[in-house]
Amino acid sequence: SLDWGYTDDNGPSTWAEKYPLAAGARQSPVDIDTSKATSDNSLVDREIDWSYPSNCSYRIVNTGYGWRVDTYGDDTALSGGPLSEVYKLEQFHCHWGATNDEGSEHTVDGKSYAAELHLVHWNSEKYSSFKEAASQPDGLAVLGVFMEIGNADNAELEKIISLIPKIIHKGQDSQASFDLDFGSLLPESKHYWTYLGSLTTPPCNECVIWTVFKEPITISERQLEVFRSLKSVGEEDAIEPEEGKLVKNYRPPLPLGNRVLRECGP
Ligand SMILES: C[C@@H](CNC(=O)c1ccc(S(N)(=O)=O)cc1)Cn1ccc2ccccc21
Ligand SMILES: [Zn+2]
Repeated sequence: SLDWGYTDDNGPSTWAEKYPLAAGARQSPVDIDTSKATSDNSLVDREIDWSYPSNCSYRIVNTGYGWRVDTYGDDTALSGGPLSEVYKLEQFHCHWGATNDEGSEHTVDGKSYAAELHLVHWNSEKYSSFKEAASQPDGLAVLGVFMEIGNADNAELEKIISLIPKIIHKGQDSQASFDLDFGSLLPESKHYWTYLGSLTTPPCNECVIWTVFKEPITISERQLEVFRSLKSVGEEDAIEPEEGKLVKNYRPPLPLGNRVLRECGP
């Protein structure tokens, strides 16, 4: 069985037993208590700037914890906002729940969204690899985008969803360089919250500068059901057809503690 996951016997409440960082004071996700967010002028008009060529996605893989699209970071760039250096896109992935009233990792005044997209970047100005950056306090920058249920399919997400039937089992991957317009995976408004946090999965390294956009994007119920059809076990694990389905893969919020939560944008 998996040494960590999202079931009762290996889920978030058990992670600290094997991954002590999970019990740290700078963990993610958090509940974004909008009354605590400070809009001090430290970020005034320091908008987040991103640049992703549409052909940077080259592979989608079933990690056993969800799907992940691996990207060529060379021509990508994330800067501005809370970031002091330029970060490169390493991968993006998603978290969701068993029902539509849960699924996001961050929450806003206690409200969960149906899913949350994470675009994972690393500080290639200061560090020489993603792995090195993932053990540094300013090593990674993750953009969080809330996803709410809409009537229409999200056309850009459909390019990813159409590949999921090829990676149903853990470890399967599909080398597909698909053209993605990242503009449609990010909200129109650049209004965001930012705080210092961690990876939301083991080893839960406290290496992430988080930027969570306020405005959600939409995904259809059908598209979300496709996410839930992924399996956390390999093809060789002979189990019942309904078993091992990844119906949820989100970590509930951890205390913000004495961390500063900053807000920026119109
Ligand atoms: C980064 C880990 C692998 N995990 C991730 O890359 C990752 C990225 C983003 C998120 S999220 N959901 O927060 O956006 C979660 C996990 C590798 N790794 C494993 C052991 C280990 C030890 C030191 C450094 C790296 C290490
Ligand atoms: Zn994530």
